[in-house]
Amino acid sequence: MKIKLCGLFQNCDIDFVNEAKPDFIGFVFAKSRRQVSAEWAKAMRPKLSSVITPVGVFVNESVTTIAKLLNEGVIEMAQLHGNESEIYIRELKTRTKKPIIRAVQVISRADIEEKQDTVADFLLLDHGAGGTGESFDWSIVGQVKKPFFLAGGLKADNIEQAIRAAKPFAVDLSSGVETDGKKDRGKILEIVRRMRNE
Ligand SMILES: O=C(O)c1ccccc1N[C@@H]1O[C@H](COP(=O)(O)O)[C@@H](O)[C@H]1O
Repeated sequence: MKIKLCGLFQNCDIDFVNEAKPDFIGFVFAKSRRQVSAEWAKAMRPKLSSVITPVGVFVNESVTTIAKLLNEGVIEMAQLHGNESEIYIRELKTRTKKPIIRAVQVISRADIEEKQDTVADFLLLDHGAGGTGESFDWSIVGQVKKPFFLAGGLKADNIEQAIRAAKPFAVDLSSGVETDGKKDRGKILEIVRRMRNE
């Protein structure tokens, strides 16, 4: 099981993930209390362990901005968490060879069916707008054509149940590894250790 830890925004968060070594981390470039600037991400990128893949999280951002961050190597994957159309994703794919993740707000199984033929490389199934700390009903996931990240309110005490129910390619956590709105080193180390069955 792959693990992504999203919403790093403090310098110490880089130290926490370098110690834990999740497969992916996320920098949120969209408007959010976890929003980071391109300058900060650029400065943090060389400090990030080479075994961790950085993902940029965007909401209705310009294709040019995303392609620049990908092609400069600040991020290695782009997660589209807004209302980006298939035409938009096709355009982004003409500007970069790097993988694209399309987020889906899952209210019913129909939401997954509608998006699963996307030209994006991965889906990301989430409760809502992103970073809310709330979950959806994992039992409605069923078969999905694309490999998918499972997100939304995942934490130490529900993650095993979520994996059993939805069988994702990767799990994605943000609020669940925070305490008082900041990334928590202990929670980060614990969740990665659990996912690695150590
Ligand atoms: O984390 C954010 O602030 C955020 C803002 C805008 C779009 C997506 C965002 N995060 C994504 O939300 C899920 C995890 O959320 P949580 O565990 O429920 O807090 C994950 O995909 C993040 O990339």
